[in-house]
Amino acid sequence: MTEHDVRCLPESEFRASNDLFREAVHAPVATEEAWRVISSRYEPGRVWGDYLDGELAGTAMSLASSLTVPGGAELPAAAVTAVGVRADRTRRGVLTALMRAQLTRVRDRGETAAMLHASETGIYGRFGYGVATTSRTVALETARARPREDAPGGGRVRLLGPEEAGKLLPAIYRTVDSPGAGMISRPEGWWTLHLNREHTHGHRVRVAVHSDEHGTDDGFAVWVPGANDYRFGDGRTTLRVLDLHGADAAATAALWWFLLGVDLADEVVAVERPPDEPLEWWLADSRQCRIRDVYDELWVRPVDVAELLRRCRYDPAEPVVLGVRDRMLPENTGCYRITPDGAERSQLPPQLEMDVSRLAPLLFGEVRASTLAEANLIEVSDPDAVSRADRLFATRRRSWCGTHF
Ligand SMILES: CC(=O)SCCNC(=O)CCNC(=O)[C@H](O)C(C)(C)COP(=O)(O)OP(=O)(O)OC[C@H]1O[C@@H](n2cnc3c(N)ncnc32)[C@H](O)[C@@H]1OP(=O)(O)O
Repeated sequence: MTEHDVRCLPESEFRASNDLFREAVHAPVATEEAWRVISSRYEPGRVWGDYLDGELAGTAMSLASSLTVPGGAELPAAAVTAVGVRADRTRRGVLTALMRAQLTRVRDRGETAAMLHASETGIYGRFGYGVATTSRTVALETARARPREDAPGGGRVRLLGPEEAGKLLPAIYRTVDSPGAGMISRPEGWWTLHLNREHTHGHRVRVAVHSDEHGTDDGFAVWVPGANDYRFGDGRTTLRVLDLHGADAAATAALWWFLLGVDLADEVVAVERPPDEPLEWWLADSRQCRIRDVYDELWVRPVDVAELLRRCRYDPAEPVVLGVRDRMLPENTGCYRITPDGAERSQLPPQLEMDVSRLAPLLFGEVRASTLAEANLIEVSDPDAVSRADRLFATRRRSWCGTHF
């Protein structure tokens, strides 16, 4: 039997943890210069390692963040990242041991949920994570994509240097109006890495800020230009948009029109866009918004189920009693009565029963209870409860995260 020795790593081991992770994802080991930037994300007490025979075999870490849930409450949440196991130590339970230690610590710290972006969809369901948000990649040809005459826009767009961007963007992000379900707070170390990619990815980001007619900054776009040598390549230049946020439709649309108007760019491709962003509806020819990909974005693991259910808001419908099973954090196992006014633990028998990994997809509106029932992913004792749950968990807007970590 494999002997696991899971430890919370001291700062002196952070670099080794990062090296191991980068090797596991086939990325080059960070240079000294890159490590100075990357290390800003590493927080004491949040980096884990599992040792087999005295050697570091796997690692996982998290950033202190928060998650907006349906109804608008922002709950403390751990943003799990940099998970990797040495290729010669996989399938021996290293990840399982790390996940158990990490989730237990997340719960003890009082964080309501853990969340991550998964490298593969087959990994994290067994640990209670489920897909909470979906994203899409869109591509627009600058020569053909034009706004409708009455499309939103206006205001002013200006370019920022990296230093100014580092000062302004975090504040603008925080003031983006009514953050929707699935959005997260961005730790300082996240911003450092995001805006200093020349040290880690070899290209410097470009940043534009939008301000409204009163001069208030209310949106920004971050992109990297990908130029193709016109003598050898196909001569096309693509602007790769990593991050675009606006307080309202006018700010978001104005940033799009700015990007489409940048000289010598043939295409604008943006990743991790909201699934219901009305971009195609803003264009004169909707087909010019090409959807390249649609993918699972944020995976959420309820850590304190009672608190998570209590802080969400629900649509009008008759109550439903949900039974939740949680093998890794058994204190979550039990029944919860959900009503439009809130949710609480209940001694009533469950009308619908599910593994904890189904809870986030349901709560964030990623899937309907009736779809889960048809897929045999929830057990139904009261068939009427399925349509009641469909109504209770209906979300008006699609959930979206928009922050890769
Ligand atoms: C949030 C992020 O950072 S995402 C990045 C994740 N990292 C990577 O993808 C890097 C490359 N992969 C790895 O480092 C490892 O293979 C990991 C982390 C995915 C898995 O680590 P392991 O130590 O092998 O996992 P462990 O042995 O605990 O496996 C637990 C279970 O998950 C299963 N499993 C592990 N990896 C995968 C996978 N990629 N796909 C499907 N199932 C998997 C195992 O078969 C095992 O199943 P069982 O309980 O039925 O026997």
